[in-house]
Amino acid sequence: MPDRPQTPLLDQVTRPADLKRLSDTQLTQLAGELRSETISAVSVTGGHLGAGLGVVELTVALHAVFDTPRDKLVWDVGHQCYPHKILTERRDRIRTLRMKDGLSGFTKRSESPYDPFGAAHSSTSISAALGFAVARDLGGVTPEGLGDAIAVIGDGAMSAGMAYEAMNNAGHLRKRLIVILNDNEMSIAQPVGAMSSYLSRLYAEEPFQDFKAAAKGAVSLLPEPFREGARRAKDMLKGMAVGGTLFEQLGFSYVGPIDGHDMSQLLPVLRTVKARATGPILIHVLTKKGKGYGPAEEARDKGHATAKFNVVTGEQKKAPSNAPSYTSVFGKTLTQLAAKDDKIVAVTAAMPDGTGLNLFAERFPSRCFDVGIAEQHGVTFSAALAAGGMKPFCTMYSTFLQRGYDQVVHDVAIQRLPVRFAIDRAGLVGADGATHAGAFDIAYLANLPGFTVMAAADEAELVHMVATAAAHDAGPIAFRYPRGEGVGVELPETPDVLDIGKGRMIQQGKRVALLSFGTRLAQVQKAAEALAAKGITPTIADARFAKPLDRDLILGLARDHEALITIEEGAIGGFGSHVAQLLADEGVFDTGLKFRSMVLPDTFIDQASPDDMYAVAGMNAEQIEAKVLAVLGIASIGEKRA
Ligand SMILES: Cc1ncc(C[n+]2csc(CCOP(=O)(O)OP(=O)(O)O)c2C)c(N)n1
Ligand SMILES: CC(=O)[C@@H](O)[C@H](O)COP(=O)(O)O
Ligand SMILES: [Mg+2]
Repeated sequence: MPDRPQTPLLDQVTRPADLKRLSDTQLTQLAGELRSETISAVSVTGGHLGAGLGVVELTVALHAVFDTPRDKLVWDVGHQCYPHKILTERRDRIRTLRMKDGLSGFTKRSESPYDPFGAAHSSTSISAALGFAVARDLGGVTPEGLGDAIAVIGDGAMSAGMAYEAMNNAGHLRKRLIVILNDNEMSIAQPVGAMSSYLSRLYAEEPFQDFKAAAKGAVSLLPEPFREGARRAKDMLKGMAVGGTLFEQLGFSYVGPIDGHDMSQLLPVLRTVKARATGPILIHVLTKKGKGYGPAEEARDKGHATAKFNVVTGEQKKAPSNAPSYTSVFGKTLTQLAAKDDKIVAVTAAMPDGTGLNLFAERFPSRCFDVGIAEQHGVTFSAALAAGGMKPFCTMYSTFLQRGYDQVVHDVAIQRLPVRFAIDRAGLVGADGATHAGAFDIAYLANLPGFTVMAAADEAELVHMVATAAAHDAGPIAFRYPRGEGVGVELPETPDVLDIGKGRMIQQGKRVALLSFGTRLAQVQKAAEALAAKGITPTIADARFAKPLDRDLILGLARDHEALITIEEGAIGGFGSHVAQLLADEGVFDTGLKFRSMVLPDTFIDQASPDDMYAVAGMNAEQIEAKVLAVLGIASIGEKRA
């Protein structure tokens, strides 16, 4: 098997304009080559494979028919955009996907004019495309011009309220807007919810409607030339139907369903829509996640995301590890606690595997709720579960919980409801980059009155924090932990319920105290080893709580040391800010304490390995060591600004 596939036609294509020279037959051949190139590229980078393979034909057809970048093509989530990147002047860098200094794994405005709107969080595409459509009609200006606005949104992303907010608005504004519903009957996991069942029914009852009936429906509302186009398309499109769907009730014309892997269906339908559409139109396209690559098609998640792999065998190359992941430690601990407490329930927003709740769901299916990509609903639903006497663990990635923030404030915090927030992917996550960084949760939770906020320093601490959250009925409580493996510490057989607002001393030293919140503790300890070789023994403490703070511990450290340095895997406004406020309130700064707070810098850090990202952030062991030396006045002049 050659390293790179033979791609004679693709080799002649650098940009979408090159597709205009190809016949429909050649476009079909090109799609095959594009699929091979996508598989080959992801085999050496890892990343999101299945979604891209499912839209290869759609990608070719859209770029062949529309005029990007003048026409604005907005991919929802953006995890399916690798074939799009290959066709839009980025093939030469496609094997740098998700790497340091490489291409982003999502669409990104700063990367290319062919990415008119960045994404990575789901269900934003219809809003964005509608914004472009309205800007166009109001005379807005962009360097590439403003033509059609096209959103490509998946069936999973259609479970989010935001998609309906956008359609509601679009149906009202009646602007020319094209929405392509890429329906592969998959989210990351099996799609859930009534909407998913509805979409399945739209094509399960084949033929959905015969064409005569359809002609009385939406097609008859379209201008005559479009009707002719639709009839022509119908001749080619066995099973195509247009009718009285929910989408039409919302003011869209509905076309479909059509086979998204058949260019002889895609091309005429897109050409007709481009030539004739007036208001908002939704084209329902059926695809297969992982299409054309056996190991992906057969995978439970249809190859949603993969490590680097062997193209021939499909075998993934994963680094061996002895430490369990934080996610699995969380899932197992919660499942064990739930066996003894039938009030414990769990909520995930379309991430059962990613959050470890799959373990819980297997054991307690009736107590685990996958609400779809609906973080806002998930939070309010959890709030009411708590009000109803249950103990909900609202389990979300830090970055996705951002979407439910008003619900956290309004429905949980103000009502002081004991929702337990299990916050996975805290801190910098690596290859998914800035959009997925769990940077803000400490700040946005610890500033809420009545919230308790914890961070686990290692996987044993996480076990204790799950138990602490389960036992805490006094109000909302959150605990955060990072992506990936723990440090390999022994796990406790019986979890402790921690004293709320009490940290722990790790090592007693002199002159400087390092107060860590979360898993930077390992780097702090590494820095301390290096400092010991230089004759400096710092005191090290694990704060455990950003709220309430351990006042005695912190004021003691301040009193007994020349310098105090806090460190956390979060943005400014979090733990360090709360410590600074306490020290200021207590007048400690007036006594001359040297205080430093190590937080994520005020920039969005691009994808790289987590270690590299933390190096950019200045938060690895060497940088902690340098900070200590600088604060004690031992550093060289160049480092003194620390
Ligand atoms: C707000 C938000 N929540 C969760 C996710 C995680 N996520 C990424 S892709 C995805 C599934 C999307 O399914 P679908 O839209 O059908 O696209 P497909 O992968 O099937 O092509 C999920 C849940 C996200 N990106 N954004
Ligand atoms: C596209 C998306 O949002 C998810 O697929 C995400 O990339 C998953 O991240 P993890 O790999 O950390 O579960
Ligand atoms: Mg899908």
